[in-house]
Amino acid sequence: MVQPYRHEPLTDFTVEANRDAFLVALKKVESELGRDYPLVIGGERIMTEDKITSINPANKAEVVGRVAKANQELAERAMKAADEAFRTWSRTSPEARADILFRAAAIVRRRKHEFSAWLVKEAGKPWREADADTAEAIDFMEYYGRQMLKLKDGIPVESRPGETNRFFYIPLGVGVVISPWNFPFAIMAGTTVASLVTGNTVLLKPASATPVVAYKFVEVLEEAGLPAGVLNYIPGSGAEVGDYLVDHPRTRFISFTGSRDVGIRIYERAAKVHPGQIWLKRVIAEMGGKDAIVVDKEADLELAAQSIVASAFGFSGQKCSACSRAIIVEDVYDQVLSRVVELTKQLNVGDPAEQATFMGPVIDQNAYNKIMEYIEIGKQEGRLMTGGEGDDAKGFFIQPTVFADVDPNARIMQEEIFGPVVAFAKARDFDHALEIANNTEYGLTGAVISRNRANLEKARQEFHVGNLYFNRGCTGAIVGYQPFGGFNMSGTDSKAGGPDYLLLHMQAKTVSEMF
Ligand SMILES: NC(=O)c1ccc[n+]([C@@H]2O[C@H](COP(=O)([O-])OP(=O)(O)OC[C@H]3O[C@@H](n4cnc5c(N)ncnc54)[C@H](O)[C@@H]3O)[C@@H](O)[C@H]2O)c1
Ligand SMILES: N[C@@H](CCC=O)C(=O)O
Repeated sequence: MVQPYRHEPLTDFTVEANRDAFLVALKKVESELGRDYPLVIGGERIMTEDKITSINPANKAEVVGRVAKANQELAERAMKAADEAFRTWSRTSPEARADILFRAAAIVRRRKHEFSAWLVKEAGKPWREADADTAEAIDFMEYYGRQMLKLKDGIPVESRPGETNRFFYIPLGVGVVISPWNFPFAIMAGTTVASLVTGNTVLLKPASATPVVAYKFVEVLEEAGLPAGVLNYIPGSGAEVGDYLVDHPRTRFISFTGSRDVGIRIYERAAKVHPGQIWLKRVIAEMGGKDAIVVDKEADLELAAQSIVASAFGFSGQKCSACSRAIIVEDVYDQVLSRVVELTKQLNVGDPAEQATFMGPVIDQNAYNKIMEYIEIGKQEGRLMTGGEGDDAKGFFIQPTVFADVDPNARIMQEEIFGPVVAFAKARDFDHALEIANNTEYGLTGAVISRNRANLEKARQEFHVGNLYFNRGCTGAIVGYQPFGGFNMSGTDSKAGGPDYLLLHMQAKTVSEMF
């Protein structure tokens, strides 16, 4: 009997034994840096001449690993393997499929710090962020396994005398899973296992900045009993391999998490029916955000400042849920702003391998350049209160940056920066604050800090975001507790880690029999 779902607890690093265990894991991972990793197609390991080099963003001279790189020919081979494996995998019982997820979760739980240590090295995640990423990966496996067991018999429908009607769900086919680097374990694993447990086969194209942790996860699923060909690991260029697979007539669905522009591109391309294609492709897209914390005049202002700082600068602001806009009612604006600046100046920025580090680097040179450009734009659009400096000599470090007095229509209030930058805007009153909060094309997360019940209720109705939080920050959704996903240009309104997510990976069949 499967135990009820509970989310994986986060590690308490104030406990010495936990700190020691994490240091041991970091040492182990350090001793394994710089290795080569193959593609996995139909269970076969394939090494290519051309490789993706994964580096440590905190120390760009440190190579985390070199990963084989798929081209269109290899992507085609992977598609054939996945298509072939679908015949048997789609008929494998949901219980057997769910068991593989439960076994994989147990394997990861036993090697939890090791996985987190890979995230420290490959994504530049500080300990707590890496630990949360690994915990979320475990949660996705545990949660989706249980959800599949709930859905496996379909849903009862009515029947008339002499007639039996059944309504149940069957898999779709081959899914292309395209994942981002910012939750290189949790989102990569979550989108992959949701596709697999529902009976689909998968071509996994992880982000090029973080392919090693994805390879490690493929190994875990193999160890847990996933048959060859069901999951094919094919890192490669988005433009080359990504477009090829999105266009492919045998692709049945695409599960994408990443930026708005790539999401739109995939959505448009997937709509085109190619010769030999006998279905309309489904697209699940989780895209960007321009998330806001609104602070009311009747509010716990210390909570407001702490929430803004944690949500804006956790993992260097590289979360789709990150607070990049702080919208403060004018009565308390100066107070909240000055406390946020004070707290921001106290943040410890440095090597994420050090336990004391709150904020590490940003992911790569492109991200660094883009964020520094936005900081220059911010200097024209607002008042620089703290931060604004970067240093990419060794790794890609940017100081946490606060801009004040920014117009709601300014670029830094509208465009996703995806870095440690938060812009403050002053609102006349709570209604005006909500108006500003809704004034972007995104709709992912938001938070309201208020003691005013009527205003909270108004926000419940009017603040148009997929994940709305009251009296807390706007990051850190937990699988099965706060299903995650946004509106408008934040995606296709799907909710990862929610009770209806698996349905997006299946189609419903009705069978009616007369007796
Ligand atoms: N809504 C969510 O749940 C969520 C979660 C995490 C990240 N994000 C968003 O992801 C972005 C950051 O991640 P990123 O920089 O990896 O995003 P990205 O769009 O640059 O890349 C995402 C993935 O798409 C691939 N890709 C690029 N071009 C492609 C193409 N033409 N065809 C197919 N695949 C292609 C990349 O290689 C990568 O694997 C941010 O915008 C963030 O808000 C959203
Ligand atoms: N689910 C994560 C964000 C994922 C996107 O980057 C959160 O809730 O903070």
